[in-house]
Amino acid sequence: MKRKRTSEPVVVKRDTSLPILQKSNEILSALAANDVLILVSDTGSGKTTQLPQIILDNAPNSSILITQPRRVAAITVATRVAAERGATLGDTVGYAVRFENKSSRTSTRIRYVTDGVLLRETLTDGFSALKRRYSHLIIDEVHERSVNTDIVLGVVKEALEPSGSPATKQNAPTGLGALLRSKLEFKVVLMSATTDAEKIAQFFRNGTSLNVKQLGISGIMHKVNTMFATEPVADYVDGAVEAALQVHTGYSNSGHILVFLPGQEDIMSAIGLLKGKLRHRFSKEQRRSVIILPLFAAQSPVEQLRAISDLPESMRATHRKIIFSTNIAETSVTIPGITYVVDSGVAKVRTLVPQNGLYTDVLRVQPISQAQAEQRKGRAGRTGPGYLFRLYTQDHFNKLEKYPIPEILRIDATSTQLQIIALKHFGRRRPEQNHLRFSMLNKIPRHARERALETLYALGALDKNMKLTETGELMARIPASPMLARSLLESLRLGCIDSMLSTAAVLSVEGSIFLRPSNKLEQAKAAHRRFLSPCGDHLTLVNVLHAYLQRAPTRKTEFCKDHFLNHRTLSVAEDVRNQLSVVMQHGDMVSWGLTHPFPPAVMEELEESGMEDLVRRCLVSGFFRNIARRRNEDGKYVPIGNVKAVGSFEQGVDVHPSSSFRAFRQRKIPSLVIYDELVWTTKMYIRTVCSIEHAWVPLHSSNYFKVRNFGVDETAPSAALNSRPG
Ligand SMILES: Nc1ncnc2c1ncn2[C@@H]1O[C@H](COP(=O)(O)OP(=O)(O)OP(=O)(O)O)[C@@H](O)[C@H]1O
Repeated sequence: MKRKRTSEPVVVKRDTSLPILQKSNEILSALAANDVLILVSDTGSGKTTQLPQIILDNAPNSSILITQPRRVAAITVATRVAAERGATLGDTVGYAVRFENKSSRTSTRIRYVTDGVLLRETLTDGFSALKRRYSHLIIDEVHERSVNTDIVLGVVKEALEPSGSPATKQNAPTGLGALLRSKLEFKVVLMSATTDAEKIAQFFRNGTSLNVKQLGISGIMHKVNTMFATEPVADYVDGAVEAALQVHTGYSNSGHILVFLPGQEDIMSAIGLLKGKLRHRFSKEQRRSVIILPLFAAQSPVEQLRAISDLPESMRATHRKIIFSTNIAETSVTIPGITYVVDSGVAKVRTLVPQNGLYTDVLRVQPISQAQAEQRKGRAGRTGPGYLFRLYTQDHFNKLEKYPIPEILRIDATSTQLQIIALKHFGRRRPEQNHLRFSMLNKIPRHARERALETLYALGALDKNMKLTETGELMARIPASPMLARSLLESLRLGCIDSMLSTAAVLSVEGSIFLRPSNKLEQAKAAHRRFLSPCGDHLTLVNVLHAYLQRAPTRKTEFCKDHFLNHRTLSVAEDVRNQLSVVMQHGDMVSWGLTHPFPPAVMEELEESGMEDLVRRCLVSGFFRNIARRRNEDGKYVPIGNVKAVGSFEQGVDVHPSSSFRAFRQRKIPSLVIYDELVWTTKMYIRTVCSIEHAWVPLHSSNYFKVRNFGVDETAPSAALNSRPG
């Protein structure tokens, strides 16, 4: 990479031998003759970086939008493509990820975005606006089947249909007509190295007159030698560290090592373990040449880029990076100089599971699919030959699922269902159509769909005909879960938007705000005590964020250090807060608050309430499903807001050990609480918990405790609520 002058863009040479560039003409012809192109070619062959450039070089007026499954990929790939074109990032080549937009409406021709950004822009501007703005939409890594991608595929399919009901064979344009339409219209490309192209092609062909073409391009730039474990590895963290160490000692010093592990905790323990082993075996001098770096989603962008970027030229021959990463480095990204990949064969996956009568959203470590294993392999051999060490046997690999289970089949569907209904509502393309009907590669499973509709109705987002209400329209525009969105709206009528924005921000960040180092545990606990709120965790976290926000930017790091707080998580919370604040200031939101007042008697009561009470009332309005009542006999909590659980949830749950309630010397044990999530560790806990008052529940969750018409026993939740502990 050559830098001309500091003010000028970085320029790198485009590798003209990449297989995708070799097949430019074939790709351009396929694009010209079709509406949808499904492009499958090997990892590292140039799909992500070259295809948009091929299109732009061929037709300079093109405007291309490309989705990436993760922000780190969108940023690094846009940076690379800008450098290949000698452009300033944000000018002809740009990107947009949550909280950051480095692209220009007028000059950007190649714009990389996360699939979440595309979905939000579709929701706010409508797909027809996107169609006017772009000539090409490219959905990359389509095999990942994130919910966002699946919704986008559904939107694209509906939007590409010319008008009215889906075309049949009889009314479909044929011959020249079809070709002309294809030539004039917006093009869609779906890409991956490892996808079920036939299934996607069928999806687009079914009930439409779209011209869909599958194109496979083979060509591997560099060979990757693959080695399997001869027998199963007992502990994947130990196994991964041992493999990294063996590569470091047994293979030449050139080439970095990338190790895939499922989650942040595993990564941090692997790093501790490896450092200990290196200390044991190597001198201080030798250890200096090894740079060990973590890479996971909850890091700041700067930390992530540190792991991904190349070492300075002066260090390349002498230093080796060992990167421990979750699957965020599994697709799209090129980490320069990676020669060795160690694959643990597992990933953390969010799944909604029925447990003891409750649907619980849990993060579980699960075997990856063959497609993911191939993607991990593809991270080596990008800039030279590579080696892959699989910590599982060949037989195990053969038995893995071919593709990952689509996210839509695994997770709670409340957000997805609201987005789909809102897309149909805002689109209003076909008013005669059933607004719940939406083409998707896989349907939302029935149990998840019913649960989602029931919750959305109870939140006031849908009316009895399952049509979007005014409240639902606004909720869909707030970039947060429907539960948080509803709580934010409630704060507009209760006059506590500032504190609720902070609550929403602390609930939205991944990873803990409190640091509890084992060697300074008592000191850390004492420092955290000053933020405690007697109302519980939500308000304790808000106290921390408010104290952080009051510090001058130059004092924030020191403040976090002194109080054992996670600076990274707090700075992300500040970003989230700012972004939500902009959305909530919109005139429609403010006027919703003004036009939905409480009756005068309630207003009088509210005037007496402090800020902490108001925030907890807002939480009731969004998170009523997460209400739990203390059982007198054993002090455990029974989740009563989850109607399916009533009567069947026998064991009760405890408040998570990290809760601020545990920090009070004289333990205050509230009889009714609201929690953010149910988690399974050694047993089931409710985490992030605050106390609430019985009287608030019917007032702020009126629909829910009177839910009708969903096959739900309407008396159950109210009965459970009213049977207070004696
Ligand atoms: N940041 C970078 N530094 C060095 N080389 C790079 C960089 N980004 C891309 N390349 C080169 O360009 C090649 C093509 O990368 P690209 O991401 O376009 O491939 P791809 O087909 O999309 O791969 P995948 O399917 O794995 O996402 C890489 O194999 C590598 O040789």
